Amino acid sequence: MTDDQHFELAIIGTGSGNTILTKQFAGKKVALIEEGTFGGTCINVGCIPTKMFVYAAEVAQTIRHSARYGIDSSLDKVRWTDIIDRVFGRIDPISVNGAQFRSTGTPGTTLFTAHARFVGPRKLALATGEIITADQVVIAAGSRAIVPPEIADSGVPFHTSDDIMRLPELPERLVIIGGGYIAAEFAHVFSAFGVSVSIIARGEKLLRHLDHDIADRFTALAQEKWDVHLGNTVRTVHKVEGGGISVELTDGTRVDGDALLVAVGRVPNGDRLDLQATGVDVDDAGRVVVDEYQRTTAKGIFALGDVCSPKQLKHVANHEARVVRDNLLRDAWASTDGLVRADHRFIPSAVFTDPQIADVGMTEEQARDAGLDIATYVQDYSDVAYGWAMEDHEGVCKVIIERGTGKILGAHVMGAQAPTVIQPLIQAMQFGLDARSMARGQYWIHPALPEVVENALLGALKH
Ligand SMILES: Cc1cc2nc3c(=O)[nH]c(=O)nc-3n(C[C@H](O)[C@H](O)[C@H](O)COP(=O)(O)OP(=O)(O)OC[C@H]3O[C@@H](n4cnc5c(N)ncnc54)[C@H](O)[C@@H]3O)c2cc1C
Ligand SMILES: NC(=O)c1ccc[n+]([C@@H]2O[C@H](COP(=O)([O-])OP(=O)(O)OC[C@H]3O[C@@H](n4cnc5c(N)ncnc54)[C@H](O)[C@@H]3O)[C@@H](O)[C@H]2O)c1
Repeated sequence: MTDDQHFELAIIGTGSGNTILTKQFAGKKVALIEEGTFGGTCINVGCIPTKMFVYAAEVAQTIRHSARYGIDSSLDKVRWTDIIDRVFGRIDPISVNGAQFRSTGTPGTTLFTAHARFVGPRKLALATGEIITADQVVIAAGSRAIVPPEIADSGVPFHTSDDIMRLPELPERLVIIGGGYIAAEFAHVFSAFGVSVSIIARGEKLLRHLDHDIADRFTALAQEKWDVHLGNTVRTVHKVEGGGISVELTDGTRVDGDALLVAVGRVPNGDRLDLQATGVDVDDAGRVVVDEYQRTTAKGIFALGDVCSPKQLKHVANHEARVVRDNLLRDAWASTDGLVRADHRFIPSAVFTDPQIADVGMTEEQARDAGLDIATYVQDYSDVAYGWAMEDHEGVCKVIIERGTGKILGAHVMGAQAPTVIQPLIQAMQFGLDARSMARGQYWIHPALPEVVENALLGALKH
């Protein structure tokens, strides 16, 4: 039996949770608790390594497509293990150094390496047997990959985004279950490296959370290069004698491969925290319920990131961490005066697939469902000068504006550098710049790619 240890602040999770501990917390007695790899999802198994693989994939694709610019080249070899070493040779030390810094470099902070769960109001039991109490607690416990029981219980080896990037060798054929972000990004990466990719998705299109124009076009492009099975899911999975796996779909189709990636969404980790012991409510989707100040339903307990957010994105978790950091320094349950509000109005996202995709604001359907009088315009990359330079025949920028006011309601870009191209539209929406002011109130560098945005806005204004 150990004595309870008391802290001013306890943080569960070292992803975005770790970023709370800036110098304003120097000298405070803080417990930082992590059951997995220090640094959480983004740095270790999420955004950062995936985009390092995506960049390598784009280099491979540039070589493959060079002939269209009059340059002949051939892709000699993809050195998979060297790619892994480049990525994780840079990333793994960041986690190790981060853990060491929190263990020894920040006086007042104690790093606990253990699973935590609540056993009372702001009282945590660690898997090590230690008991921690705290004046304030932050739940920053993230989410984990969902593995449907028909796969988990099949005895067939499978991968999730947690381990697919460290496969010992490239498979010849990869079967991906799911049709969302992770499926689209890894389909791009592996196919660019020469792997034959099959995708099995439940919906009638890929990336169906997107505006229909983008999802339809992306699905059509994906069908040209990958073996795509839509409106279907897994009935059974089994090992094939001599190696490999075979997936039988609900319509009887059989899809064979050498490796299986499961990418059917991520579930918030609140279900592993015994939240009822501390009075923190979760909603029907398993997300910790928070208000606009990131306060949970239990006094003194905040939450941030994937554990509570419908948008499981790192920039959202980072924003919420900044809100929590400020509100922790106030008496947040005494009065809301002076508390910082989270701003979830214009959350952009990007899928780093081929072509890249980025979006912000409403889809056309959402704007119509909201009864808004709208004008939309789809501007092809191929009709602006930089699109000619790139020989682009796929890229589009779609904008949705409100007639009369010119308010920009939504923007959807698919094509080269989409996450960069969309950024001025995010800024315009955030700061209330209307379409006409944005299009004509500034210079657009000629002949740069953002002219696709300028022309999309002008097109929508004419409709
Ligand atoms: C493959 C992949 C690619 C992605 N790419 C992007 C991208 O390009 N852009 C983007 O914006 N987002 C991306 N995301 C999403 C992004 O990674 C997450 O939204 C973000 O990292 C969530 O941060 P978090 O702090 O909420 O959780 P995490 O970073 O997951 O941190 C939670 C931590 O809590 C720990 N923990 C959980 N429960 C307990 C417990 N009971 N006790 C102790 N410790 C616990 C976990 O081990 C984990 O380390 C990607 C995700 C994946 C999986
Ligand atoms: N670039 C980025 O920002 C990025 C990249 C990767 C992941 N993420 C985050 O991680 C989250 C999880 O990614 P994800 O791709 O796992 O989830 P997702 O929610 O994006 O997509 C899941 C997909 O799987 C399908 N599906 C669900 N159950 C299925 C089943 N049994 N059989 C076949 N298909 C099924 C769904 O219809 C959906 O298309 C994303 O929602 C996103 O928030 C972000």
